[in-house]
Formats: sequence, C-alpha cells, structure tokens
Amino acid sequence: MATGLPSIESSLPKNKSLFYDGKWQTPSAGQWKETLNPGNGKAIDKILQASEDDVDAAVTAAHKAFLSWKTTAPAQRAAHLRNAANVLRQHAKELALLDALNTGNPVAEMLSDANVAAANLDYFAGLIPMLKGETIPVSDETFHYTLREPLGVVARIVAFNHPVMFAGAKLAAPLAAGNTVIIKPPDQAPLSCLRLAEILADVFPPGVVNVLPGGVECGKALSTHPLVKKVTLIGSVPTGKAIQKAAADSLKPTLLELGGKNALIAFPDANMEKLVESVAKGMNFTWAGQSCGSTSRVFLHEQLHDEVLQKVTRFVQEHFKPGVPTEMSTTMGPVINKQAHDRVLGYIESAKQEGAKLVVGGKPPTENADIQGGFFIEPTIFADVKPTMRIAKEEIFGPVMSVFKWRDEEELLTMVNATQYGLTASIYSENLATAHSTAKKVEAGYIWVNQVGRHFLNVPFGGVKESGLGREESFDELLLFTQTKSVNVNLAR
Ligand SMILES: NC(=O)c1ccc[n+]([C@@H]2O[C@H](COP(=O)([O-])OP(=O)(O)OC[C@H]3O[C@@H](n4cnc5c(N)ncnc54)[C@H](O)[C@@H]3O)[C@@H](O)[C@H]2O)c1
Repeated sequence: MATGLPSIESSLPKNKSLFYDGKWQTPSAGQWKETLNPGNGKAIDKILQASEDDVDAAVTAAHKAFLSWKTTAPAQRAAHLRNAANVLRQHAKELALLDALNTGNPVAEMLSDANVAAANLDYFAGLIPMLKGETIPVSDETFHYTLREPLGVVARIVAFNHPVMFAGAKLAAPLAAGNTVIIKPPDQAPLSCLRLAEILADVFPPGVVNVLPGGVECGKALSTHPLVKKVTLIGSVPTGKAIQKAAADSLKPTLLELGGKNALIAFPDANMEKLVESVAKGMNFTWAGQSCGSTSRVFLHEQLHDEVLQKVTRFVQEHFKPGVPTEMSTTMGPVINKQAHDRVLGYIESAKQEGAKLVVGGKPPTENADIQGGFFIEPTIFADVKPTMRIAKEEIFGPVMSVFKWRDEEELLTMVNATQYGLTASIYSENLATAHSTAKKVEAGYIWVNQVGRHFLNVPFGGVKESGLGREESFDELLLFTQTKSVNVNLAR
C-alpha cells in the first residue's frame, strides 16, 4: 500500500444496508447485490438494495425531518453544513481509496474528490443568508412581499464516476435551502456513499441526510413518490428522460446533469504547448474517459493538425499507463465493468469499420500482469473521423478520442453543433475576438477558453440540448431547491 493512505480494510464501510431516519435499517425484501473492483474484476462485497417499500419508509422519515429542518435557523443549518465539510476533509483519504477500489479511478486523482464535496458544503453554507425574498411595489393600499421556501424531500440520484464527490457536493444546496435529502448511490460503486453515511451519521439530525443503495427499482420509486418534491440526476440521457417521464405524473420538477460529446476546437493561432497538453488532459484518460465533460471530439485546424496529433500521441503514451487503481503511482484506470468494456471495444471496432484511422491504443493492455482481469482499455485516439461515424456522434464514456481536421470556420461550427448533446466545449486561440465569438456560436452550457476540464464554484455548470436541465455549482443551484411564496397585505384602514 502506498505511503500516506489508510489500509483498504480499515476504510471499508461496516454497514452494507440502508441509512435513513438516523439509523441503519434492515430492508424489507433482503435483496443483495455484489459490488466489484473494476481493477481486477473481482467481487469486493455484497450490498443490500432498497425496494419500493424501503423508499416509502425512507421518504416518510425524510419528510418528518423536513418539518423541523426547514424551520432550523439559517445560521444553525450553515453550522451543520460546515461540520459536514470538516468531517469529509478528515476522511478524504479513505474515501478516495474506496472510490479507487470500487470505480477503478486512480487513487491519487481521487484524493481531491472529498475536498471538492467539502468546498461545496462550505460554499452553500455561506450562501444561506442570500436566500431572501423581495418587496414589490404595486399600490399605496397594498404591501407585497415574497418568501423563499424549501421544497421538501429531495432525491439525488448519482452516477458512478465520482461517487463521493457527487454524493457529498449534491447534499449541499438542497440542505442549505432547508430541504431534506435522499442520496441514491451509483449501483456499481456504492461503498464510499455508505461510508459517507457512517461519518455523517451524527452531523445532521435524524432523517435530514439519508442514503439508499439500490438500482433502477429504487431510482424509479424515488422519482414517483408523492412526498419527493424534486428528483435530480447525474447520469445518462436515457435515464434522464426516464426520470423526467416518471416525475411527470406528480408534476415533480427535475434537475438533470446528463451526458456529453464535447468539442475542443483549435484555431491555427493556438499556443502549441498548452494545446497539446489540453487535448490529452481534456479527454480524462486518467479515469478512462469516464467524465461527462471530457472533450472527446477534437477539431484541429489543418495547419496544425499533423503536429498536434503527433505530439498528443506522444504525450498520451508517456502520461497515461493503465495500472492498479489503489496504487498512488497509477495514472490510468479501467472502465467500470464488463458491459462498459464490451461497449467501448464495440465503438472502437465500429470506428475501424467506418474508416477512421487508429493512431494509438484500440485494445486492452497486455503488458502489466498486475491488472489482468480488470476492465482496462489502452488510451485510444482515432484520426480522420467524419461526422457521420458513430464515434463522432455517440457518447462512448470510455478512453476514445475522435480527431477531426477542419479548414472552413462555418463547416467547423456545423460539425461541432451536429450532436444531441451540449454540455461543455473548449476553444483554443490566442485571438480573444475569435475565442469570444466562437463561444457565442457553440451550443454548449459550459465553455472554456484556453483551458479545459476545470470547474469553478460560483460559475453555473450544466448542459443545453439533451445534456441536461438546470444549473449547479452556483447560486442558481440553491434557488432551484426553493419556491417563491407571495404575500399580499391589504393596508387599507
Ligand atoms: N452532466 C454531469 O454533470 C455528469 C457527471 C457525471 C456523469 N454524467 C453522465 O452519467 C452517465 C454515466 O453514468 P451512469 O452509467 O451511472 O448513468 P446511468 O444513467 O446509467 O445511471 C445513473 C444513476 O441513475 C440510476 N438509474 C438508472 N435508471 C434509472 C431509472 N429508470 N430511474 C431512476 N434512476 C435510474 C442508476 O442506478 C444510477 O444511480 C454518462 O452519460 C455521463 O456523461 C453526467
């Protein structure tokens, strides 16, 4: 085990069931699901799964807790959130180790995840005093004002690529606004969320924070339960659509952070050194490309195409080597499971058949004996990609980069916007007029200029088109967990 990290045994959660009403509960149906280590394909443990009845019991408890949490003084709510942030920071290493073990993402890169969640808790704690209403002038005989009120029980369903970062960070805004929360961890990687429930057990009053491991049944029950007043998802477009439909029956609002097929656009005047590193890093090969924001479509102007492609290939070969995820020296992990492995290899095969040029990778690695049995795929780059190919259009969620060559700016923008997705985009140019005018024309919710991949708390994050609904990581997110009540007072004597 690498220096500075706790042991895996001491990090594992002791509880493998459901946490609600401030206690570990025995589920009604007693269904277990095996959870795997994607680094070697072996089972780690079995986790109990929440059924529809369990969801009902948990929501009822969370609703009861809501009735007192919503009237808890703002400063006191903020203190709870800040305590939670401190607890997360204290446990950052063990949580990183659990996520490395259970998702395959390299531990060195996961060390910041609990800290990002903690930063969100602190940020939203700080915003609580900003949840103010307004006075509205109408006439001399009447007085009008608004109150910002919480919604009730909020369900937050999260994806597998950063479990504890998503679970911890996504608690913050709804709790800050006075809602209670049920987290549904990713079914593939629930361990760090169970540990999170253990370490936060005494931080909040019973029923305020609840964690229900489970699969689709649990997610569906949360989306339809009448006492769940908002359902949110970090996940794929098809799941987002299923949740939206399920929530429609009770007119539940949704907040959806979904997939992406994001573009990185390089103009001829881009800074070569910055560009090469960003093309390689923007693909997030470290976690096998499994990030919604990965710039998986790279549009290189013909003047710099060959040089950039050659340099990026070298950079990728030097910097991303598949290895054991729980080792600090590892620079690239596997995909999450066999199904994802087969899907990504299927995309690689389709690209070859459709005439794209395989530049590097394209197969499972064979040279490292320590990772046999894991779901690894070499970092893969295809050049000569055409907009009609499957790898140009569909989210692969694997370590596969598609490189396009462009000449004409209008054609470039048509290609960039020819996708159902619209999450992120990155623009490289030393000419700010070029960069800003391109930023206006690209159909994406979050755009980087001369940088890639970074999130900035306080700057709204979210997608357009089918990449999602609503904005997070900002004041907008806080408001999305409130509703306005208008009070109209008659002043006539
Ligand atoms: N926009 C973002 O911020 C963001 C961040 C990370 C990942 N993602 C996206 O997430 C996807 C990968 O994650 P995934 O494979 O875990 O996604 P997924 O959609 O398969 O699952 C996400 C979550 O939804 C649950 N779920 C599945 N079907 C459901 C249903 N019918 N009703 C309710 N819940 C249901 C799952 O159990 C899981 O917890 C990619 O598309 C990726 O781009 C988006």
